[in-house]
Amino acid sequence: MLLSDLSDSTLSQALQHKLDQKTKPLGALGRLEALALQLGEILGSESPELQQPQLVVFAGDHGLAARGVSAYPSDVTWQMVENFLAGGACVSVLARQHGIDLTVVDCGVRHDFAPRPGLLDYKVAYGTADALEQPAMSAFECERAVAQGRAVVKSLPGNVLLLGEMGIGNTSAASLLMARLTGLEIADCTGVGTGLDEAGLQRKIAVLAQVLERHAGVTDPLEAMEAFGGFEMATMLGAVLQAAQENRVVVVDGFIASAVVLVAHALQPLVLQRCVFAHSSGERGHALMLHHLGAQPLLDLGLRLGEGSGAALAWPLLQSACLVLRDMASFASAGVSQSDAASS
Ligand SMILES: Cc1cc2ncn([C@H]3O[C@H](COP(=O)(O)O)[C@@H](O)[C@H]3O)c2cc1C
Ligand SMILES: O=C(O)c1cccnc1
Repeated sequence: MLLSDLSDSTLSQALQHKLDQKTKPLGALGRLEALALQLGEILGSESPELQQPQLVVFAGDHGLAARGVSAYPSDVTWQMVENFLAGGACVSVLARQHGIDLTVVDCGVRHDFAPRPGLLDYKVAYGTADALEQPAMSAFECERAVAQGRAVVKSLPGNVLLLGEMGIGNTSAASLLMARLTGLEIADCTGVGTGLDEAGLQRKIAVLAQVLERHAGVTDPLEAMEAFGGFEMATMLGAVLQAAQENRVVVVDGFIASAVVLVAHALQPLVLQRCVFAHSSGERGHALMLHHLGAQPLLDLGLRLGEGSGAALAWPLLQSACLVLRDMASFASAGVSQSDAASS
């Protein structure tokens, strides 16, 4: 389905006019004004209201993790899923702080979880294949993950989707997708992830360069997802496409979520209009990826966690942007004099 172009509409002009009439010097709220304008465009209203925000953590394991590309073992993926559900992970704490609903989706974790509230079972397989030997997933598996991501969003209420992920090895998958879809050097797309030392980083880059060579002919965005991605990333891709189609606000977290948006953008460029980039991650490659997308992140806190933690931290800014549009007085309503330039 084609997405509509949200820019240059009568609504955009009305939103800009409304912002300009608020009791403040023109443009004085800086990036918050651009955010307010974008939220109004996405939600189709001069007074946009954010409803029932949903933070979804997509989880999956990676065959490539066995090649030593992460500082942590794959078992951490399922252990952290338990931690999310028990309420002790960073994103659990932040979601609770802000009254954001948290859902964990098992897209392909190498573990069997006991069913419980807050956990959705959309497992495609017990982890992806080793991308150095074969595509990480088959076309059929990728298609299934994307369809399931769409189903996840359809099953959740609200008009805001905050993206989170958990999957040991997934900074590697994100770097591979970035290198292939942007044409940048793999060394410029690769960081330390969970905390490799310098020697570890060089080994990671060498492995990733081999993986790129193994799949040298792959250029199509979906085929790149099959070759290099993870089940949590393909499922997130479906969720992003569905949320964009429904004109939900998509709050993009760090390096991995941005790599998924890079794929979504390659498939449907107008997806970007529905995306708010929460922060610039400390992971090497992220700033470059955001630049490639022309995205302006809200925060720059040196975060390199993932889970949706940056998205949750940016959430109050979205709330403030909507409140400014809705509740701030205008020059006329408050009886405040406008600048000479504006009134002449
Ligand atoms: C305890 C712990 C909690 C995490 N929460 C998110 N990640 C993050 O680290 C992983 C990616 O880094 P790499 O590619 O180096 O494995 C992902 O699971 C990501 O969400 C975590 C990692 C760890 C160790
Ligand atoms: O930016 C991220 O999302 C990130 C960085 C390092 C490790 N995990 C996630």
